[in-house]
Amino acid sequence: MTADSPETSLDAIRREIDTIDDQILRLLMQRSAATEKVRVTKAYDGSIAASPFRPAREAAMMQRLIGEAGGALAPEFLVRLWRVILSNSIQSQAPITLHMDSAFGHDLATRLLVAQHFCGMKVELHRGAGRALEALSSARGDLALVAPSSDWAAAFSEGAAGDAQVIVTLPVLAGSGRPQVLVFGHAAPQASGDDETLLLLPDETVGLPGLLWRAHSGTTTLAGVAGFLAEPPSLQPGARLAGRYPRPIKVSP
Ligand SMILES: C=C(O[C@@H]1C=C(C(=O)O)C=C[C@H]1O)C(=O)O
Repeated sequence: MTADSPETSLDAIRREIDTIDDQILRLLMQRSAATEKVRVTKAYDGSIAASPFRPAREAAMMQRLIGEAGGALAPEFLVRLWRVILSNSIQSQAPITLHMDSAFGHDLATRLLVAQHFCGMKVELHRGAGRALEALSSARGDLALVAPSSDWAAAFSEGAAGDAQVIVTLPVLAGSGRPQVLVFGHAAPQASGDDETLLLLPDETVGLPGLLWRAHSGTTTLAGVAGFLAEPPSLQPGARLAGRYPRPIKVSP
């Protein structure tokens, strides 16, 4: 075999890949040490009790990384990869259980979407979306996941979620135009730079400014509107604010 036969060059390329993998591994170890410092800071300022999860920071990071990749790596690939990293980082700061309505939790497409986003987090199933929301009162760092069109809104309006609100929606890459999963938690909402506000309206309001999508939960109208809205008075009369969260990331084709 000569020095530059295909097999030798394959060996050389594989050595290059091993070197790159070693670098990725070292960087992951460094990243993990940095997130431990974040945990200590959040424990010191007390915010870890509400949640280690910061959806706005994550959305801004993903926007930046997708932009940096400039199309050389598919956004779907980057999101999948970083979801493993971010989920591990969150769980290492404080363990989180996901609470879901059992009908929703048994839907295969939903479970795949949830597993891709919250990789490895424990799931607890409940009888009804209202019970899933109620679970957050005794475990403030946990998350409750509901289907937008399930019967959660009446329970939410009666206080089932306490002071928890929607802090992120799935999927995080823009697709169908309306969320498939609403994620409730106690992390303080922060603007990511491109955000959405979820309003609960007592009736069909025509001409809602910034309307992005509309759905129904029982007799309540849900409206996703553009922007990180303040609490009333800027809201429609009779409207309730149910959360503020990053808008799904738009990817140019
Ligand atoms: C590290 C942090 O905590 C979590 C993990 C993140 C990460 O690993 O980059 C980002 C946001 C948070 O969901 C943070 O708040 O910066």
